Amino acid sequence: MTWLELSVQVDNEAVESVSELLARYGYNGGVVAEPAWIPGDEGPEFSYDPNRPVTLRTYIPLDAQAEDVRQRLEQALWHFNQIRPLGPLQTRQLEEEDWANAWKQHYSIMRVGQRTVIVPSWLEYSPAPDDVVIALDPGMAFGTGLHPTTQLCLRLLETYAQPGLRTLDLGTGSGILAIAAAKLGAGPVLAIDNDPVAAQVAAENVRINQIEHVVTAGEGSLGAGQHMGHWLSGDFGEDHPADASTPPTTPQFNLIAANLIAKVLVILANDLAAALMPGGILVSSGIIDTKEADVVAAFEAAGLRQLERHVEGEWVALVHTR
Ligand SMILES: C[S@@+](CC[C@H](N)C(=O)[O-])C[C@H]1O[C@@H](n2cnc3c(N)ncnc32)[C@H](O)[C@@H]1O
Repeated sequence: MTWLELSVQVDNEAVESVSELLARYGYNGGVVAEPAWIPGDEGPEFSYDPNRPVTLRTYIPLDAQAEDVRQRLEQALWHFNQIRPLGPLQTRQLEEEDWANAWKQHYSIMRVGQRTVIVPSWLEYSPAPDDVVIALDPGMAFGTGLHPTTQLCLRLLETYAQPGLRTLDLGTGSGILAIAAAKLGAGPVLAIDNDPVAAQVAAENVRINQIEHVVTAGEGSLGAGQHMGHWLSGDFGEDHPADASTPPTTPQFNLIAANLIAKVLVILANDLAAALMPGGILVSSGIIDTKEADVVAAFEAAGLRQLERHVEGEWVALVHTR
C-alpha cells in the first residue's frame, strides 16, 4: 500500500487545534507533532525550541479518495489561516514500510502526568526511581500518547490504577492505557479493541513491556460493541436488535478505561455499567465537549455516578462509579 503524508508547519499555540483538524482526516486519527528538536546532553531526551514552528503530520492511504481528502483538508486549513498564519499544506508519498518508520522519526520521549513516561520502543531511557515507563511502538494504532484524550486518561490512571484491581481497557489502540494501568500495579488487565490491527499492535506492546503475565490483549468488545464496525466507519451496530446474540455482561471489573468516542460511550453505557463492580471506577474519554451532555445523561441513566470531570481543549474525560 502507498500512503500520502500531509504536513503543515504551525506555531506552538496552534498545535492543538490544527492537530485535531488533521486527526479528522488522517488514518486512525493519528497525528505526529514534531517540535523543533534540539539534541541535548541527555541522549535521546531532546529539548526543543518553543520559538520555532512545529511540524504536524498525518497519513492517508493513497487511494481514489485521497485527492478529495487532501482538498478538503487544504480548505479547512485555509479557513484556519485566516485567523492564525500557517505554513502551506505539503504532501509526500510513502511506501508502507517508510510509513511505519515515518512515525518513528518524529516521536520522542514524553512525560505525562506526575510519573508516566512514554518511551518509543527504539530509544533508550534511564528511568528515575518513581517513573512508570511505557515502552511503545504505536504502529498503525491510535494511542501514541500525543492525543489530549490519551493524556487525560493517563493522568487519571495515575490516581485510580491501584494494585490488585481487575481492569478493562476497552478500545485499547496501541495498548497504552492497559500498559500504564499494569505498570501502576493494577491487574489482571484485559485490553481489547475491535480493530484487529490495533489488537495486534497492543499485544506486541504488551510483549515489549514484558507484562504478558498481567495484560491480556486481543480483538474484542463489550456488549453492544460486539456488533460495531471499525470506529471510523460509521457502523455503530444499531441495526442489531439489543442483546439478540450478545451474552449478558457481568460485573467483573474494578476499573475500566474507555477512551472511545462519545457516540460509542452512549451506546455502551449500560454494558459499561454492567461490567463494573459496585464501587468500581470508570474512566472515560474521547468525548468532544459538544457531546458531553449525551454521555453524562446516558451514564446517569445506566446508574453510574459522576465523580470527576477534566477538560483539555475541546476534549473531556469523566470519572464515574457504580
Ligand atoms: C481514541 S482510540 C483510543 C486508543 C487508546 N486507548 C488511547 O487512549 O490512546 C479508540 C480505540 O477504540 C477502538 N474502538 C472503537 N469502537 C470500539 C468498539 N465498539 N469496541 C472495541 N473497540 C473499539 C478503536 O479501534 C480505537 O483503537
